[in-house]
Amino acid sequence: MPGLLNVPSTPHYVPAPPTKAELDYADLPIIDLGLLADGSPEAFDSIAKQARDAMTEHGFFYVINHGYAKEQTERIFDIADIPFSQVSDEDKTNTYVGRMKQTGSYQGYKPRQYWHIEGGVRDQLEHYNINRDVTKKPHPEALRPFLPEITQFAKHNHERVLHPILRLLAAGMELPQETFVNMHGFDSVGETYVRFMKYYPRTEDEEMKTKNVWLKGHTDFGTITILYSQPVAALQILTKDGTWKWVRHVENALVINAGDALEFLSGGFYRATIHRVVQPPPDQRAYTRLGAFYFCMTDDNVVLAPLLESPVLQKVGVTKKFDDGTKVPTMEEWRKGRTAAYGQTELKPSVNEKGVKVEEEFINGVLVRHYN
Ligand SMILES: O=C(O)CCC(=O)C(=O)O
Ligand SMILES: [Fe+2]
Repeated sequence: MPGLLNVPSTPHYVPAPPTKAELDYADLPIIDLGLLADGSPEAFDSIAKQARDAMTEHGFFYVINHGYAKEQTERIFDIADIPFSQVSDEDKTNTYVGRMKQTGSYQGYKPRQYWHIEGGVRDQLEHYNINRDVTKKPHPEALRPFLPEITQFAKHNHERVLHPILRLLAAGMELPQETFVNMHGFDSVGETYVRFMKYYPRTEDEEMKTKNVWLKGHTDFGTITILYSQPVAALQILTKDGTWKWVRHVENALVINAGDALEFLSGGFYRATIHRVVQPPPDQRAYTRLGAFYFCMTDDNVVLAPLLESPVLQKVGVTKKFDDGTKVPTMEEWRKGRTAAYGQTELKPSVNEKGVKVEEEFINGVLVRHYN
């Protein structure tokens, strides 16, 4: 691999070719982080405005020029496939399985078929989750030679992607630039983690019973999710007008979205947008779909209350998430509640304000909805 000397070898993961299908794509803004490189305050202000508008309007945007060349990103996908293609089922479902329900923490495997989707059908996707401090848990033997690169990947995401975005988003609320950065220490106690994820094609029967939904509509529970764009079209976002739109693959771009914790801290100013994963278009249906992510959360002890000192919030007002009298959860309480419950609890059917069918559960006194 050019530019990557002295790294252990592993088979190259060849993803599906991009789809030729004409899909109803969301029109998401592109933020060029490379423009921040010269440190000019004018450039910063103009990009901060773009990021603010993107996050308030869509809750999703692309990032380009994030500091990883195409070969580096491809190498991450090669590594991402190792936990799925080079580890035994026994190790996946036993030795290195994640204890999400018991611990409320994503570390280790989420085995295939762990979640109930619909009509008795279970999921066909597996993930392997790695805390940014890779020493927290033992890892399957096949992955061990690659841990230094995974650490580098986590650090890169944290310092070169997450922190710059958090500075832009703080500026968008007219808060001191380091406000959110100070809540996201790389070395603090917290859960921010790397996820590798692989989806497998499903049977016709499974597709029919779930109406082609592979992963139900949800919000992410952290602050920011960083998704490495990959070619298999399947991710959709629920737009403000209530329609699902596809997320287009942009080569070597990142797809960034806000989660619950950022929505809470920003008093609803930044939106945790609902998204889901559905069956890919016909020309990509025979392929697996491999993903690489960095799920970001604040440090565990941060209370997820709106930052009322923001002059912007004082102008636009706060969308209340927690009833008066309800204790506002910390990041640790919120992530544990959501992680333990996800795909495991009995959900109650309901309809939302727009008459759309949803399923509901309460976590820490807050209504969480799942969309199909
Ligand atoms: O696979 C994807 O594109 C999105 C997955 C996702 O939304 C999640 O893991 O929270
Ligand atoms: Fe998600």
